[in-house]
Amino acid sequence: MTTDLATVPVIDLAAADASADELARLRAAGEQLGIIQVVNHGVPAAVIEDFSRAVGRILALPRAEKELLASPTAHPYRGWRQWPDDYGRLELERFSFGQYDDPASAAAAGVPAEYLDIFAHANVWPTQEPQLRAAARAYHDAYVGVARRVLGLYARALGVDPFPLTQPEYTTFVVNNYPTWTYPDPGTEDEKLLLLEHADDSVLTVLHQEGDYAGLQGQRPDGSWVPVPIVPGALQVFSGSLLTNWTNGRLRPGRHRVVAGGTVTRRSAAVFVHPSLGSVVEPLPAFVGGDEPEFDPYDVGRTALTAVEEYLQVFGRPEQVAAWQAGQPYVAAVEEPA
Ligand SMILES: O=C(O)CCC(=O)C(=O)O
Ligand SMILES: [Fe+2]
Repeated sequence: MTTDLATVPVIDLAAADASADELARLRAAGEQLGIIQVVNHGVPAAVIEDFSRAVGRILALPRAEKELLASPTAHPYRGWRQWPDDYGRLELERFSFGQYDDPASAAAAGVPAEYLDIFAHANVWPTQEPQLRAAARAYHDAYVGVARRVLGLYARALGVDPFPLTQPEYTTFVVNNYPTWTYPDPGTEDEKLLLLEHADDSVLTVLHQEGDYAGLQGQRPDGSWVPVPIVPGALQVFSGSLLTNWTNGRLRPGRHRVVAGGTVTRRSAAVFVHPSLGSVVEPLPAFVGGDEPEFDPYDVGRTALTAVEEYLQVFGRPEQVAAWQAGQPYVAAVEEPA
């Protein structure tokens, strides 16, 4: 079966539980695109709305107030951040949450001692929004549930044993807030990218997008781009590079990017789901057969332990690296919008 790649397939999860046709559509989407929208996913609308409202109020604060919500130790994956594009203009704001508030909570959840340092940098919980913490927890947990369910369906669709998604899953969690495009139209989408093309390094990423245009795009096998339109109530599920690794390439990583547009701020909130810290992902026998595996083993905990240093080495600005080394907050300069 091939899917019509004119748009991203919308999969009804309740139907996929019961219908071979829906499962076949899921399999085709996983093999060809690695990006689906899911409906009938069972996440209560209130869980999404409560989190969206609380985080939306934070992102709507004046910039000077948001600057106080940056990680006090310049951790790139905690609290509020912003960064400029090549012209110094605001490209993206992010609010990121660590999975656990501190090493003790991680230990209590079953994280092995050698990985507790990953949680040594505190989350930022804004006092302006006391509901945010509980709302983020409920949102996160619901999306991990969706990831488990979709992963189970992919295994069924392929006729293999359940994937070894060991628990507690290691997750990362970010909210992306994209500015509207207020500059002259450059004529091509390639010059209006707010998030460059990439695949996530998760098994699956589950997200929810809000806005009034199809800013998110997925890449077809021929390299062209297919829009991921706003479908009310739908969640988006990307296959990450770890699912591709497990399946030795059978399931594609969903490559995606975000193009500017719209008349209101576009927002997405994504939970990236990995197997537990301590697990190693490598091609599973069911997908390798007698061949050589095509992917190297991926150590989830090692990668997480070194993620910040690796990130800063590639993307860090000198002042940002200095702030991180000094354990001080960092806020990237952007030009104030006209
Ligand atoms: O904003 C989106 O829809 C995609 C976000 C994304 O790709 C990411 O945070 O990795
Ligand atoms: Fe992504």
